[in-house]
Amino acid sequence: MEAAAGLAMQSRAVGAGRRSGALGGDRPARAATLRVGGPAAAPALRVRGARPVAPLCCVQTSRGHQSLHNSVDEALLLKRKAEEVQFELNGRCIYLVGMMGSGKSTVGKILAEVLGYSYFDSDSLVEQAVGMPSVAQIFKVHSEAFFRDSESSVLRDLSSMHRLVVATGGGAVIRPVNWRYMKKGLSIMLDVPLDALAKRIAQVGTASRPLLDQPSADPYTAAFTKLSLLAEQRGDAYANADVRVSLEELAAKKGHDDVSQLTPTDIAVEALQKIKNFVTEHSMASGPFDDL
Ligand SMILES: Nc1ncnc2c1ncn2[C@@H]1O[C@H](COP(=O)(O)OP(=O)(O)O)[C@@H](O)[C@H]1O
Ligand SMILES: O=C(O)C1=C[C@@H](OP(=O)(O)O)[C@@H](O)[C@H](O)C1
Ligand SMILES: [Mg+2]
Repeated sequence: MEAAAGLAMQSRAVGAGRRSGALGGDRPARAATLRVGGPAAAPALRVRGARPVAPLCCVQTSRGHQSLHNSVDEALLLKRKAEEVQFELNGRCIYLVGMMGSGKSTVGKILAEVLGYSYFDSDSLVEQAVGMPSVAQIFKVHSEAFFRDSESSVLRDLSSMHRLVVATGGGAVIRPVNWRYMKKGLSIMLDVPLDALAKRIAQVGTASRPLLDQPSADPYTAAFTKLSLLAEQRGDAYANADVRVSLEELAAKKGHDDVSQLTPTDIAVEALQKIKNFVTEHSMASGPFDDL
């Protein structure tokens, strides 16, 4: 296989024993060591790819919550949805796509945890492959094109694996070749209204997102303007995703006035439901993933 030479993964149990966290799961937590071949200009590095996913109850959100779940009920619903979809998924990878700030990394960690998958953030893998501490620095020292080459290499390498949740960078969708890699798994687009994205970005700052990092007295408006432009340019590319999770539709369904009332867990539950619908419709359990 094309990527095999540059990549070796070993999953292993994290810590001394089995985890029994908020979800009451009784299965080993997984982590992975991944060897990712960088782009031509960057040497392949031995990297620690999958960060052990923190127990769900301890992940901090931008709203300062120590817990991602509003309640035990929410955590149980998440666990049930994951159980419903696990068989049909048949080990196929999940790729999260969507605009910057749409919650790919946040929701991706939850999905990995609850499905017993390893979690990867493609931005982090690019940083490790290139040997630089941030995407912002890669853009500055090299270029966006260099970053995109490395991003494609990372996605190519990941695409030969199974049982991964991959949070992609918001621009990964623009290269058709990346879709060739992501179509080996199942892709989910997190569709978040631009004003909610701009609010999140203004809250956390733009230092880690070079495409949005411009001095401005009004960070919200600056982010909103740039995000609007990118959304227009990328709309068709995001539409390639197998499944779309619309926060507006989900908020309406749950009787919320605003998408900001949705927790990352609400979104993960909806993503699992949509995955279930998709794999059921496409009969994937007995389809092209029998090779697993
Ligand atoms: N459902 C949510 N509600 C509020 N804030 C969120 C939600 N999901 C993510 N965030 C926050 O928004 C910011 C961007 O999220 P992140 O997961 O990094 O997005 P992405 O990886 O898509 O760029 C982070 O500060 C995160 O804590
Ligand atoms: O939309 C984009 O082009 C980018 C999104 C970023 O990832 P997040 O979507 O995780 O912020 C990161 O890959 C880079 O700054 C470029
Ligand atoms: Mg991210």
